[in-house]
Amino acid sequence: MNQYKEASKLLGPLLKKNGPGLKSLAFGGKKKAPSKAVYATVCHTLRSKQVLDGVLGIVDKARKDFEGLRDKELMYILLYELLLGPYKGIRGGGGVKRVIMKHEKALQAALVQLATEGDAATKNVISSGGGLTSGEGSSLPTVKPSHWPKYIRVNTLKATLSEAVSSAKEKFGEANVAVHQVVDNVLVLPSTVNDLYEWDMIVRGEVIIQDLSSCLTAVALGGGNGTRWWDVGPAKKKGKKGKDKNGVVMLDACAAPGNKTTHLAAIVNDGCEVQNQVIALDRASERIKILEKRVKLLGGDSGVVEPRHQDFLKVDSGDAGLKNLRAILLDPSCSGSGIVNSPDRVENSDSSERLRSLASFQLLALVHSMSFPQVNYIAYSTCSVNVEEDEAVVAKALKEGNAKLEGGERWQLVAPVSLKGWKRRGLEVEGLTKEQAACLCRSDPFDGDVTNGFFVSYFERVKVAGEGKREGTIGGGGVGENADNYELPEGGAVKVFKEGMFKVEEGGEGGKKQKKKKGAGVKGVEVKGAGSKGEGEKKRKAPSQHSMVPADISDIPKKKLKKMLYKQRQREQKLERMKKKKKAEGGKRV
Ligand SMILES: C[S@@+](CC[C@H](N)C(=O)[O-])C[C@H]1O[C@@H](n2cnc3c(N)ncnc32)[C@H](O)[C@@H]1O
Repeated sequence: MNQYKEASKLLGPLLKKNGPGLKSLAFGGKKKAPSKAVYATVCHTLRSKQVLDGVLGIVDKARKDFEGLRDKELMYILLYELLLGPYKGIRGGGGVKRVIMKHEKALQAALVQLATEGDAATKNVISSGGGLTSGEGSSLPTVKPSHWPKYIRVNTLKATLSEAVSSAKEKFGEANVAVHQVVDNVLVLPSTVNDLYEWDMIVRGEVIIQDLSSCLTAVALGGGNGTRWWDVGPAKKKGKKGKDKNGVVMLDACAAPGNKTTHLAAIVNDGCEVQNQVIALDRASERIKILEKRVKLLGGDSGVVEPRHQDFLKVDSGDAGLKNLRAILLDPSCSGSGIVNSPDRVENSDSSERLRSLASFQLLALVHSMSFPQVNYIAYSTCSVNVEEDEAVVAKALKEGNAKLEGGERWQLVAPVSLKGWKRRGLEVEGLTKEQAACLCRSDPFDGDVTNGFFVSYFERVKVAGEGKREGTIGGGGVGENADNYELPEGGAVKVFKEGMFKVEEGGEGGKKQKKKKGAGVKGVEVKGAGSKGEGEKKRKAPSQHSMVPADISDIPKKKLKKMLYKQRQREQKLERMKKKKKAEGGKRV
């Protein structure tokens, strides 16, 4: 059987509603599995089907001719090959090819029309030749998942990184233990390590097997602007000036089974004197039960995590019980098209109706997150590689969410400081600038990453400055929508969110250039010995020596703090003027 025929046979049942999945169809039976090329052709044709239907919608004559064809599946395969495939042509001959080629010019013109007038998703499918992400060459992971390293997240609610490293070295051998260089508190073990579930640290919930990609969301939210803004300092004595003795509250809006909830809880309680709380919502009762169990094991049961069986969309943004809410982690239901071992991945990623309904829920939930007036930080993520669920949702949410905000404030995308070493960034789609796309993080197993496909975005609420003023910051140097500006400023800088809500951005380590990584067989991974730099618990960063504002501002009266901020701005402007003058003088001398 020729390749096209074989591909069309596979495609047939997949186009039927409630038909089997591609993986089970291709690899589940006793018959020989299809070649990689046939599998890839079917995947790309499936992904392109909406575009191909769009083309047929424009070329009436072709559509009418094609209606008479018996082998519709072959028609789609050949249409894909002609318009989007790697050769942009149909190899071989046959009746179906002859009918298609009669309309070649009109079909190509229709594709050009869609590529210029279509929506972002259509354009992306066309520009990537039926792929989902830039640079994607195949629908199969570049590296077999069974060869991926094993990722172990250290649960810092119960153990430290150095404890985990020592224990892992003892159990799996010194040479087998690496610490991830970009994502904090993640150990990397070779794929060949097997008896993980017998490791006592796993049994006790001190470390967790968690895919690297799934660790990105909590890291983005907890360390997005590099300031430990959630570390509010020592508890206030009861009654003192009405200050709350509790820490801040975060909401994991779609939380079950709770991997990101417990991760976030661990990050935002690391080295804090007061307890920060994560409220974990999920509307599925069975899944919330699993989350409760997980929270119990991972040490988040002493009030650090509060599970709630609730629909996030029904949570009132004005709820008085949420007055300490500052951040939302939103990881809603998605197609899961990035999860390589999900049998539903490919065929579901193509079901345009399902994608549309998922994307509209995701948008609704993200815009709802943006409507909480007391929330300043949001992380939105999916384990999907589809633009419709990722960049397109972000672009629309920025538009809709900001349109609902009162003047003087807006949501903006920020490149998370905590992920500044993460190389793969977002895609530039309609509604997002190149700089905004570079604030987004992606992972792509179809293009070499050895983790599941994932997408994460991080937003901050900022004040819109008046004419002639810098936006969002006092003292300058925020990490805003600037791809090349992942680093914090050298001096201190203070960002104002709302009246009376301040955060101090500190320079120090955050302002330094990233160190070059030494490879250890895995991208971005370096083997480190126990007790080496970076393994200890994180300490609160000392305020920058240039900063006139102390790190702990909780005791400073509002008026005084405003004065300090003003003085600091003056001082920094003066320093900047002096720097410019010096540079200009230096230039003249040369
Ligand atoms: C992708 S899963 C979340 C995975 C989780 N963040 C983790 O890392 O373990 C999405 C979850 O959203 C929940 N969900 C969907 N719609 C919801 C809604 N309107 N309110 C609350 N939870 C919702 C689903 O029940 C599902 O458990």
